Order: sequence, then C-alpha cells, then structure tokens
Amino acid sequence: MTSLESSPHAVPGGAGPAKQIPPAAVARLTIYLRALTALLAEGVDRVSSESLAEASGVSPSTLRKDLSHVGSYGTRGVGYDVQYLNRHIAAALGLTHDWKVAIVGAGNLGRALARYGGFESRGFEVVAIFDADQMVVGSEVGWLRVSDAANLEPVLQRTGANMAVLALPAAVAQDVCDRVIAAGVRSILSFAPVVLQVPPGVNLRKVDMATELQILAYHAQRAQDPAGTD
Ligand SMILES: NC(=O)c1ccc[n+]([C@@H]2O[C@H](COP(=O)([O-])OP(=O)(O)OC[C@H]3O[C@@H](n4cnc5c(N)ncnc54)[C@H](O)[C@@H]3O)[C@@H](O)[C@H]2O)c1
Repeated sequence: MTSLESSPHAVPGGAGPAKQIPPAAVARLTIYLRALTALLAEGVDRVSSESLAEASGVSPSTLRKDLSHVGSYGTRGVGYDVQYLNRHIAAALGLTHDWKVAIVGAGNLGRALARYGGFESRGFEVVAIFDADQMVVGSEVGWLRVSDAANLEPVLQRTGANMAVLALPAAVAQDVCDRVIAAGVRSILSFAPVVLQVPPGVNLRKVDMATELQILAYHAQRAQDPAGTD
C-alpha cells in the first residue's frame, strides 16, 4: 500500500530520479502557496522570508529549509519574487497539471464539496459527482448533475477525471475505491471512516475530522491539566 503519508513527494522534472520532499514539508509548501497567492492578489511583488514565514505560521528557518527542497532561495536583503516562488512551488507540487476531480457520494458531504467554489482557483476542477441512490441520480449540484454510480467507469473516462474524492459510507468505500482505480484514477482522497487498501502506484489520502477533533481534545485537556492529575 502506498500513500502520501508514507512516501515523500517526488519533484517532477529534471534529470535523474525525482527529488523527494518530506511529507511534512509538502504540507507546509501548500500553506506557503496559499499565502503567496493572497500576496499576488494584493499586487505584492516581493516578500521577505520573515513576512512569508509569519503569514504561514512557521519560523523563518523552517520556511528556508522547506523552500530549499524546491531549489528556490531568496536573495538576501531583497526577499523572494512572489510570482516566481508561487510558480516554482506549484510546479514542485504538481499543481500546474490539470486536475479533474470526481466526487463519489452525493450526500451531505459530497454535495457540500461539489458546491465549494475554492477548488477551481487552486487548480482543481470538479468534473463529476456520483451516487447510487436513484432518488439522488439526476439531481443538480451547482452546475453538475449527479451521475449514476453504475456508470462510474465510462463517466470517469469521458470527463478525464484523474482524482477521486470518496464521500461514501464505510461499507461500500473499498468496492468503489477498487472500481475508481480500475478506471485509471491514481489519486484518491477518502472521507470514509475505514482503512482502504490500494495497490502500489496509487496515492491515497484520508481525511478524518473525528481524529483531528480527538487530537485537539487531548491538547486542550493537557493545557488545562499539564500535570495530568485527573
Ligand atoms: N472524514 C471526515 O472528517 C468526515 C466528515 C463527515 C463525514 N464523513 C464520512 O463521509 C461519508 C459521507 O458522509 P455524508 O454525511 O455525506 O453521508 P450521506 O449519507 O449524506 O451520503 C453518502 C452518500 O453516498 C451514497 N452512496 C452509497 N453507496 C454508494 C455507492 N456504492 N456509490 C455511490 N454512492 C453511494 C448514498 O446514496 C449517499 O447519498 C460517510 O462515510 C461519513 O462517515 C467523514
């Protein structure tokens, strides 16, 4: 099984084997990208490592170390060229590709994700949404119409989807995951509360808000009772 959690990110391009970026740095690079995109929108041309680090909630030394993975160094006293760095990080993260996202499961979560307008501006186009419930198939979600999950394979191929989001009940997630992979999709984000198996060459990421809340609860409890006297 492979996943982005366990395998470092490969920087595309260049001669020889792709350079690997540690997973934690990949996660922070997406944060720098968001900060740089905001600066671009404000018309800012240059940014110091201190300002970019502050806007991203990291220390300047972490920022400089992370940026060294994408081979990009600022000029002392001049800072970083915002547009250049934005493009450079996007390329290293593979975000200059055309990512076409299919959402499987048009329930509460799938519909909310399909309606969210923020993906497009970050390079992700939602091209299809599926459901197995015939009461839901054919209904409108934003500008999309819900496709029948029975037609998963042909619709994935027709729309050119190369990423899938699973917003399904746990019981059906593995079966749908296998079908999505058999249809040629290699990048999967799952919200289903179940461990999924994928073959080598497929990147799987899992979002688990309940786990994140439990971690937050643990830290909140520690902050209230640092000595652990409960
Ligand atoms: N990870 C998280 O943070 C998080 C947060 C919320 C929900 N979830 C999980 O996400 C999933 C979706 O949540 P929800 O609230 O949208 O549930 P929901 O019941 O509203 O929607 C699930 C949808 O999947 C459809 N479905 C069932 N089998 C299918 C199949 N084989 N093919 C296609 N569609 C199928 C159902 O008809 C339904 O419309 C659940 O597993 C839930 O536990 C995860």
